[in-house]
Amino acid sequence: MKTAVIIAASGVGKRMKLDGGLSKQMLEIGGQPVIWHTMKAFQEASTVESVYIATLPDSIPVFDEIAKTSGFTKISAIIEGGKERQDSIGNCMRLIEREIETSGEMPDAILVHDGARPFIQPEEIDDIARLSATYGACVPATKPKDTIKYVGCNPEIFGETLDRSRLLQVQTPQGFAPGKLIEAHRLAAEDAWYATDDAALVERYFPQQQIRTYETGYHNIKITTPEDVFIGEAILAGLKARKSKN
Ligand SMILES: Nc1ccn([C@@H]2O[C@H](COP(=O)(O)OP(=O)(O)OP(=O)(O)O)[C@@H](O)[C@H]2O)c(=O)n1
Ligand SMILES: C[C@](O)(CO)[C@H](O)COP(=O)(O)O
Repeated sequence: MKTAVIIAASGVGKRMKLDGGLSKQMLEIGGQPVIWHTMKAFQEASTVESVYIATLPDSIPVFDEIAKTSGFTKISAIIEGGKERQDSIGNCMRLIEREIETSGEMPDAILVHDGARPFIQPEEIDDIARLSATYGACVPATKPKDTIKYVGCNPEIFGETLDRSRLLQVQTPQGFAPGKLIEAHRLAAEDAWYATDDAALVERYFPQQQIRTYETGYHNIKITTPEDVFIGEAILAGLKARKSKN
């Protein structure tokens, strides 16, 4: 099975509140940068053939060096991202389309992942890739631990309470049949329609496509706010302990 992967790592990390323009992908957890953990997981996933990364211009040579020194041979390109996450993914998508045209070979699935989710495990990537190829779309998620409510027009006043048993918190890597994902991104760019995940594009342009859920553990967090770094250290220690037991 051959999966192409897009890693979106071109955000400015506003919510991380870092000084001096440091990228949050370069924050160290367990002695290695966030992006190193992410690259490693995809390198070790047996279904993954090629990885395309979008990042900020200053980070391109840094990521390149990390990939070379760590022997991450599946990385096909590290390119500049765009204004929004969706634009960064679109830039990588065009490279994949070009690769399909020149090779004449279609990958079995395309996975889209956040560079800022470093704790995804290779076997989870493989499961999601296989389910995406079989069913056309698969998205990882966890059950919310808190009660979730709407707010009203006045954000200081609550609206209704959602039925938690029917809610899932959505993560990445999100996997899709290549043709549908490419077309959904093309149509969204044409309409200048933006969403916060790729599944939303497929839902909009291919409403008949069912999207399979894949329940992960609570380890697949996105490093978003400063406390996530401390939580990340604990998650990493937990994952290491679990591996050494097995
Ligand atoms: N123009 C952008 C914006 C975001 N991302 C990536 O999309 C992922 C999820 O986004 P998020 O965690 O929101 O990262 P930032 O946009 O960097 O964070 P913030 O919203 O706090 O600025 C991250 O890996 C981020 O680098 C991207 O590739 N291109
Ligand atoms: C794609 C995502 O990680 C799913 O939870 C998330 O929507 C990205 O969100 P952000 O708007 O970039 O923070």
